[in-house]
Amino acid sequence: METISALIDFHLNEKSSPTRIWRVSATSISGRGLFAVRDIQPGEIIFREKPLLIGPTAGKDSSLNICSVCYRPCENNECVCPRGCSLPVCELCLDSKQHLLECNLYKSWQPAHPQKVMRANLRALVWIRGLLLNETQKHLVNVLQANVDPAYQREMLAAASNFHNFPSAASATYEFLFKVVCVLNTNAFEALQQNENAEISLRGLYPLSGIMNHECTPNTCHYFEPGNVMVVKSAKFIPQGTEITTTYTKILWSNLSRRVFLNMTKQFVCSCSRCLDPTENGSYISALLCRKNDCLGWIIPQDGNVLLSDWRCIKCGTIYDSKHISRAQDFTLRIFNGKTSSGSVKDILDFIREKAARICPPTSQFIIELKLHAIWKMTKTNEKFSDLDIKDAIQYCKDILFVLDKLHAGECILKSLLEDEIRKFSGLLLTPK
Ligand SMILES: C[S@@+](CC[C@H](N)C(=O)[O-])C[C@H]1O[C@@H](n2cnc3c(N)ncnc32)[C@H](O)[C@@H]1O
Repeated sequence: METISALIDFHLNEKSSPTRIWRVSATSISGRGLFAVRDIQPGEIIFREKPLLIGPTAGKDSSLNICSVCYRPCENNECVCPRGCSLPVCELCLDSKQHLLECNLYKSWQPAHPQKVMRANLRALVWIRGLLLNETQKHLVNVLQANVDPAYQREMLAAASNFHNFPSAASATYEFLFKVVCVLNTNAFEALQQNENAEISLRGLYPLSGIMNHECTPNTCHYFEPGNVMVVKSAKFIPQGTEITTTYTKILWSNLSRRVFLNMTKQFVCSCSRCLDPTENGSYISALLCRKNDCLGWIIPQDGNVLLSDWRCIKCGTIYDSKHISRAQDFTLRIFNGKTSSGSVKDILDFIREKAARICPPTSQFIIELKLHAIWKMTKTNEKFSDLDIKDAIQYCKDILFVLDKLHAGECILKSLLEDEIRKFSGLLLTPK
């Protein structure tokens, strides 16, 4: 514990001080965790942290034309480095110290397609940057938790196959790189960088934030400041000695979605208080509709603590196995995703008004997420909306706030965004209530 605390002090470039409100300790959740050393009030900033490693997620084709140094979209669509390293770089960053180091490293491994930005190579940049850390920073990487998974191996092999001379599998360099891949996949956060016209998705290793264990409704929330600085804030009152937690999923995800995601990506089954309660604090966010003899009662997990629990209708008592629930959830998801991707705002509003409640309970994840989607879409278009539409949008904000409140989400980022939207929508009403 002392080693990791000292390495984190070094990374934060500060000494432990009496004003610090957290400490790293062993936890009953899993391994190490972060704890409050005094009572923390809702909305207090717990810490700010710069990334130890950061790089493009490179999830979409459009993200391949992002400069690998400043993460701004390149002026023209072709921004591959003219020196043949295969990395995208803008004119301003072409001669930067950082790019020259990375360019030389990539070229020493002989890219198979030197004039083309390859997605796997760009996605690999964040862990390849591990080689450019100093010894203390490498030590910090080495003491972070590193889960091992075949998918991480595939990520590494995909990048390696794009070089003629990638470090060989038996070398210490390869071994360290694989360690960084595992550490990243276990600990990284998605950091969104807001540019003028686009939001760029980055993968960042924030060692202190990475120590935070998961709770499905955590007691913190986070956002990013310029320079990809992560700010972790308390979402609710955290009594002295309590573990400080984050969420690795989204607060509004259903029980099954969270469990499958956590099991696949972080290799654990969550047993936080929300998971243990099949009603999820009375929010019923995971509930589906029972179709047996048109019962239309709500089906909820029978045992929140089991990964693939049976589910039970609270009206007629019918038991459904997890395969049935998975299929029902996929089917519902397809219907709602179809609306999200192709529907105009008006289509979505009509669907919510007329059809959605026949497919799942009004508090379900699907309806809540579609309402959220409708609200964001309404704020981003120049379309004019009737008072009826605007009043509905205000009601949707309130419905989501109600669910957040049931989940005990506290002062989370989504809550303040929704409260903002209610104010803005109310200002648009021609006939205020
Ligand atoms: C980012 S690390 C968290 C810090 C970690 N506990 C440590 O000692 O470094 C993520 C890993 O911690 C463990 N973990 C985090 N939250 C958990 C939870 N609620 N229940 C069980 N294990 C959890 C899992 O092994 C997960 O893959």
